[in-house]
Amino acid sequence: MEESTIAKQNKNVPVLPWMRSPVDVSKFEEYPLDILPCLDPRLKMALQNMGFKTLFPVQIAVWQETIGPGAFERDLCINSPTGSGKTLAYALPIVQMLSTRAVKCLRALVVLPTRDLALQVKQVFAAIAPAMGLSVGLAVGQSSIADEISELIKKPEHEAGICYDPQDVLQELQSSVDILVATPGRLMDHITTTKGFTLEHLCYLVVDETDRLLRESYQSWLPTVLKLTCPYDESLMPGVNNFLPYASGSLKTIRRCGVERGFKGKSYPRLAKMVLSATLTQDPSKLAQLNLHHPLFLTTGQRRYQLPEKLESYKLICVSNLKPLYLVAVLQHLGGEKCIVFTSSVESTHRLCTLLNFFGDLKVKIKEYSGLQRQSVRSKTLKAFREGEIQVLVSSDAMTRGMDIEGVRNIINYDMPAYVKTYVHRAGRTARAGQTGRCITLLRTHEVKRFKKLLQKADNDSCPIYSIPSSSVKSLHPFYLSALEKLKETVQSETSRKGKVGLKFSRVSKGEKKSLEE
Ligand SMILES: Nc1ncnc2c1ncn2[C@@H]1O[C@H](COP(=O)(O)OP(=O)(O)OP(=O)(O)O)[C@@H](O)[C@H]1O
Repeated sequence: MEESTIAKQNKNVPVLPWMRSPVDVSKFEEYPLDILPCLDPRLKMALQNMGFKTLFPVQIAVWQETIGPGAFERDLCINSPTGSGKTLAYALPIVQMLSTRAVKCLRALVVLPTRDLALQVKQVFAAIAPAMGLSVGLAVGQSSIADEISELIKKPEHEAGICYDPQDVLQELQSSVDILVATPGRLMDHITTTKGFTLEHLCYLVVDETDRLLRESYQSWLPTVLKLTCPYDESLMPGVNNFLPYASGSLKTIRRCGVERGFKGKSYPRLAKMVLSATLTQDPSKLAQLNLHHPLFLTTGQRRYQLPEKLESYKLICVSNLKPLYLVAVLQHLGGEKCIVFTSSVESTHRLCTLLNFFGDLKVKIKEYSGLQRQSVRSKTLKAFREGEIQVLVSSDAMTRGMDIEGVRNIINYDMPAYVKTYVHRAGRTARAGQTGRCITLLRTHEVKRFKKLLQKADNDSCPIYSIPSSSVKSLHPFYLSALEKLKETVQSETSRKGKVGLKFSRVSKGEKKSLEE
C-alpha cells in the first residue's frame, strides 16, 4: 500500500485505545416503544404524547448502556449524525433514572454552548420530566439573574416577624429543580454568586456539542464543575473545602468518598457523564479535560464524519461577481420552501440579507440571524422562522449548531465552509429525524477542487451540479444593479449613524472566524 494512503487511513484511526473498539450505533434498529424493556409507562405515555412511536438507533444504544444491561457503569462518548435524536438519547434515561429520587435537589446538569440551543433542549426535558414528577430549570441569562434564582432556588417559609440566623436560612435553601439546562456563562454566575445553588448532589453531567464546548474555556466552567462534584475524604484532607475556589458557603460540596466496586481506586459516588456531538473530537488532550470514567465510545459506522442518510448534496458553480444572482435564482427556484443560507461571517450575513431584501419582490420573507444581533432580536427571528412567517434565514455559523427547526428542507452554503465539520453542522439543519433534505453549495471555479476534497472527508463522493437555467440568472441583472446601489447607501448611512458599527463588525467577525476553525 502506498505510504500516502496509509497516512490518510491513519488519520481516521482514533489515538485513544477505548475509541478503537466502539459500539456501532448503525447496527441498532429503530425500536417500538411498546416493547422497549424497562420503560416506565408514564414516560411511554409522555413520548406518545410527543407523537413518537419508536426510538431511534442512538436512543436504543444509549438506553442499553444506561437503563439496560450496561447500567451506566461507564461514561458515554456519543458521536452520532446531526438530527439522529441525541437529545432524547440522554434525556430519556436521565429522567427515568431520577424518577426514584426521594428529595428534590439538583441531580442532572446539561451544558450547551448557546442560549437558543439550551432553550430547545429544555423543551425536550419539559415534555417528559413532569410525567415523572421532576422539574427542569434553565440557566441561560434569558431573564434577570434575580428571576432565574427565584426559579431555581426555593426559600424556606418562615413565620412572619421572627428573625432567623442567616446561616440557618442558607442551610434551608433548596433547589426547585431536579434537572438544570445551562449555558456555561450563566452556570458560572450561579456557581459563584447564587446562595443555595449547589452541585453537591449532582449525579449526571451531559456535555452536548462537546467539541464546541471544549474549544473555549468559558470561564473554566468544566474544571469548576468537576472540582465541585469530585468526592473527597474530609478525614484525609481536613479543611480542603476552604481551598475550593468558590467556597462561599452555598457552594461547599461535600461528597462522600469511597471506592466503586469493580474500579479500584475510583471514588464513589461517581458523577456519570455523557458527552455528545455529531463531530466528536478525538483529540486526547481535549477529551482528558472531561476526566471520563472507563469511557465507552458509541459511534455510527466507520467514518468519523457522517452525513444524514437522506441528505442530498449539490454544488452550483457561479461566476464570481454574480454570486448573489445565483442565490436569488435558487431561492426563486425553491419557491418559498424553508431555507437557511449560510455565510462565512456576521458581516456578510448582514450585507447579504440587506441586499436580498432590496431585490424587489422575491415572494419570500428573508431575515438575518447572527451573533451580531441582540438575543431578543435573534429569539424573535427564530420564533418567526419556526412558525413559518419567515421562509429564508440568512445566518452565520456560530449560532446554528444543533438547532432543530421543523420543515427546513434546504440549506444553501452561500460561502463554502472552510472545514468538513462546518459542512456537517450546516447541512445537518436539514434531513433530520430520517427526513429528506438538500444542501446546495455555491462555488467559484477555483473552489471546486477543495470542496470535493472536503466532502470526501464526510464520505461523500456524489455531489451533482444543481442546475438552474442561465436565463433565470440573466433576467435578474437589472434588479441586481439597483439593489447594489441601495446596499451601498444603506451601509454608508449605517456606518455614519452608528459610528462604531464598522469596528463592531470586524471585532465579531474575528471571534466568529475562530469559531469556524473547528
Ligand atoms: N424517537 C423519535 N421519534 C420521532 N422523532 C424523534 C425521535 N427522537 C427525536 N426525534 C426528533 O428528531 C429531531 C432531531 O433530534 P435532535 O435535535 O435530538 O437531534 P441531534 O442528534 O441532537 O442533532 P444535532 O447533532 O444537529 O444537534 C427532533 O425534531 C426530534 O423531535
